[in-house]
Amino acid sequence: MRIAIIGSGYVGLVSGVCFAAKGNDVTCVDLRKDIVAQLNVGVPHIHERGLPELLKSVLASARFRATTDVHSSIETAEIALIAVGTPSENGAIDLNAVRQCARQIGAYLATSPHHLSVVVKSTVIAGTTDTMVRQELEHSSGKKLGAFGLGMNPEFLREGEAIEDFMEPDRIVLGHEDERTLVRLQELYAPWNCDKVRVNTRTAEMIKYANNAILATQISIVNEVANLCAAIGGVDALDVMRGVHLDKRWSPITSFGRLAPQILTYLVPGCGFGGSCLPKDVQALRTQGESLGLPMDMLNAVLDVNAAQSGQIVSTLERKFGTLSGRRTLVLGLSFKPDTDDVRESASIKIVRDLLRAEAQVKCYDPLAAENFKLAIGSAANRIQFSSDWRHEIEWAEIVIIATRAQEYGELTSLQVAGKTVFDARRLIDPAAVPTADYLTIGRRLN
Ligand SMILES: NC(=O)c1ccc[n+]([C@@H]2O[C@H](COP(=O)([O-])OP(=O)(O)OC[C@H]3O[C@@H](n4cnc5c(N)ncnc54)[C@H](O)[C@@H]3O)[C@@H](O)[C@H]2O)c1
Ligand SMILES: O=c1ccn([C@@H]2O[C@H](COP(=O)(O)OP(=O)(O)O[C@H]3O[C@H](CO)[C@@H](O)[C@H](O)[C@H]3O)[C@@H](O)[C@H]2O)c(=O)[nH]1
Repeated sequence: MRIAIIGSGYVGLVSGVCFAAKGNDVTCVDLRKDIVAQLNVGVPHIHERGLPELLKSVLASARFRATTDVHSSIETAEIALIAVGTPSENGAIDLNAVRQCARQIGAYLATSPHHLSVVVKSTVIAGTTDTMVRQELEHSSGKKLGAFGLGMNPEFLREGEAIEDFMEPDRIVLGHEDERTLVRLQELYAPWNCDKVRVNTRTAEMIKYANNAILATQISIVNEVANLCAAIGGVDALDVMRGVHLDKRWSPITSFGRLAPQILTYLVPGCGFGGSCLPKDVQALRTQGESLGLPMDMLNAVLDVNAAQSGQIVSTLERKFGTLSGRRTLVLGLSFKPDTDDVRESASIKIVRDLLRAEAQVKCYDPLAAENFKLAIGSAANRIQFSSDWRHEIEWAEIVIIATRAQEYGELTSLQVAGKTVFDARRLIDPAAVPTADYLTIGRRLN
């Protein structure tokens, strides 16, 4: 099938190369000429495991190309997917990029007889596709729904695991306002063997928000329980979560068996959720609810708990040291999660700012994310040293903070951290492996 994808970021580009790898003919569009030029020579502008190889392979097969021109991309397409950003604006989402895409597609449809299905993949609040997007398309094309198709196909991939998630999703949601679009979406996703949920577009939009809001709620309740465990003493929140995860309702036994509770990867006590999705999406859902006169108490609490959680690190260290002024502190991990260069809403930004406010000396390690981190914290970057070798910096540090679950930090040895304070803000390492260090973490009381 011929498809156009407008917006070539984490979602648009990953979807584009994966659809091409499944045999479709894909044109990815982006406003930014530099991104388009790079993609056409096989160099992705974002970091995702497996993406450079897949991009090169689909370029070589001539099933993938990038352009800045929306019109040429949709001329022969059956589906145009809109995958532009929907950033947060005062708690709501900024729909300008989606609106602009709908107008550009509508302008093309005004003079073309060809039937195109326009499908929103960006995360948009319930009621966006069947009102705003539909109206913009009808207005700028002078045609009614039916002369073109309309759908909403939310994306559930996680950064850092985007290719795997896209290729092996838990489910695919096929939101549609007309039968022809549903048929096209079913054909596009025919090679995927998973549950497919056929619903109207506002249900599709709400499934995406409910999913992220419930994930965020779980993270905040686990962190609140963890803080309580630390305050009570003698109870470790990680052991608590291992016990909780054994409940079949949390970790259903799959055909692969049940995940061993020792290797918990989700709902681990930590320093809070970040990224471009959970914070933005929870805020947008809260704002939508409040605009409809609902109190939205749960989501308010989820955001409040999360906003306070990263503060646990510096407040715990200050309880231990009295003052952090001049203390040599090494922060391991700057992105919002491992294996990505994305620092949007990363807890490390707040942790580093807290450390600088407390006048600690700060060195940071995360070569993949360092450049984006510098941009995110602005002039404060001048007060930090960025290192390309954390093993080398350990000797310098009095305090080591593990801020993401990158597996390499799990290699920290007892010898390296002897006499130092290790704050494991992600419950990555086994304290028994570093008996020579003063081990601090979330969800366990200070000794
Ligand atoms: N990042 C994720 O993990 C993820 C996962 C699921 C859903 N989403 C949602 O998908 C959407 C896209 O997210 P993202 O992370 O890929 O964003 P992104 O910022 O990485 O990429 C968006 C791209 O769209 C381009 N763009 C903006 N306006 C354009 C226009 N009018 N025409 C052409 N290109 C345009 C930008 O230049 C940018 O390259 C958002 O709604 C987001 O909430 C993101
Ligand atoms: O037990 C946990 C799990 C995650 N996190 C944090 O939560 C954030 C988000 O993590 P994750 O959900 O793994 O990454 P994202 O790439 O942001 O993916 C989320 O947001 C995407 C965009 O909407 C969705 O597509 C995904 O399904 C959804 O998981 C990160 O800061 C994590 O460190 C925790 O604090 N504790």
